[in-house]
Amino acid sequence: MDALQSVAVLAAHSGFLEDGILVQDVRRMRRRYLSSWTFPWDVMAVLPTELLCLLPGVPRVPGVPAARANRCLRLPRLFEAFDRCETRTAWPNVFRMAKLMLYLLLGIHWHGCLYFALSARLGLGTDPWVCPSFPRLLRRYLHSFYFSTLVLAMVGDTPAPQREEEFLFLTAGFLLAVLGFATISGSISTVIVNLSSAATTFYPDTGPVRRYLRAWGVDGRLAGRVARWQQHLRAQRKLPAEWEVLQHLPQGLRAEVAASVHLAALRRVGLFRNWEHGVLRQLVLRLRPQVFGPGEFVCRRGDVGREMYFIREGCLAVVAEDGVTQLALLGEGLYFGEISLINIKGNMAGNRRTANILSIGYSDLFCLGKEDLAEVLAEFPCARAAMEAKGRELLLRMGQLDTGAEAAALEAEAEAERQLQGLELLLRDGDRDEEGAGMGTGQGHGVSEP
Ligand SMILES: Nc1ncnc2c1ncn2[C@@H]1O[C@@H]2COP(=O)(O)O[C@H]2[C@H]1O
Repeated sequence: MDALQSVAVLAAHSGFLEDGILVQDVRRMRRRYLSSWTFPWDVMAVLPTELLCLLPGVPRVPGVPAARANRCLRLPRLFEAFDRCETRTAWPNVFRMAKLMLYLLLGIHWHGCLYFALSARLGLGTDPWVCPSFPRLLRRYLHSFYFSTLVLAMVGDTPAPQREEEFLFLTAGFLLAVLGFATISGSISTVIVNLSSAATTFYPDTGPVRRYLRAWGVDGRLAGRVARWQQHLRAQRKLPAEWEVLQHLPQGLRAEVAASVHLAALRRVGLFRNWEHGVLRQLVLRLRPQVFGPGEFVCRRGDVGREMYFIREGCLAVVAEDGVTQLALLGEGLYFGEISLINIKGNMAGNRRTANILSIGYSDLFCLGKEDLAEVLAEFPCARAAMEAKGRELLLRMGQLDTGAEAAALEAEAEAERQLQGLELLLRDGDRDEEGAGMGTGQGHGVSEP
């Protein structure tokens, strides 16, 4: 172990940042490390000082642990390594618990060593309290470790102390145990709180909703539906608040993460199939995941449309006014709710929903707001045209398209376009005349000026 440590000191060390760039070139890392203050510190930590015990006149075995005290100079590096592991590991709470156990064992070990040292000083086996004089070293160590475990776990089932040193040692041990016990129970409760807060970050806390429903006397069937919906989110690992979890990441990184998670699902939506990767990355951050339960209406006919939906998973039905008759089924990769948002010419419903949409089972949807949709479509006229064509066809089928109004709107649009072109021509002619007149005046200046 010591040899390994020495090699680690002489070998290259961790990379460093230069102008924000991580340098991992071994030669530069080594040069930087050798000129840093940590190098002499590390060298002191690995010096084989225990060899001093081989000198004549120096106590052998009892002196060795003290002579190795310089190894403690590596403690800051150990804590640094712990910190790095804790931020990197996928199981931070398991890591924290393991670290706690390590501290616990180390504390008992050191206390046991002190007990043994005191026993050796007072005389092994000279009274029932001190360590007996077992012939084997391992047995002596195990006895010391057991004794310290009893003291530090506050079991207190140890032989009564006989001498002043023993009273003092035991009292100090009990005081240490009280302190350690408080620290350990504090750390364990932090780990438990972290576990439950991690769960509530991802999923809504069911407690307040349940209490709210009970307080307002909401009927059992409805409360059951809410409970089943919450259960579904957890069981299927659906994260309704995922953007809140990622909100502290910089915009670009957040887009990368969101894209890597959802891009495959977005590509299954027919409309997006041929869109560029970069555009989908921008779009994915505007989408809000939503989960609807069985028998829930996503939108109702006549409501004002504020968002549209892309089906990521699940099956929905377009249902008639009776709420039962299914007019059409919508499945994975399809979208709906766009007609009331995109101003189709001749749409008699205006900005109101043209149909009831019912979730048959659990439906996992991406929801896109009206403004976000407008921005995306402004960049992609082809997508707009495809959406308008599909919407027009549906309106026509539903008898909600006023073809007269559509023709009039198209005519008005064409007329406006013609007028715009005329104006542009006039402006261009005017500019050309001005340029010609300017050149003429310039020449005149050149000739007539004395
Ligand atoms: N017959 C149908 N088949 C498929 N989708 C429909 C049908 N009728 C209406 N829709 C969709 O249901 C949506 C209801 O809200 P919108 O009117 O905004 O947009 C509508 C369409 O996207």
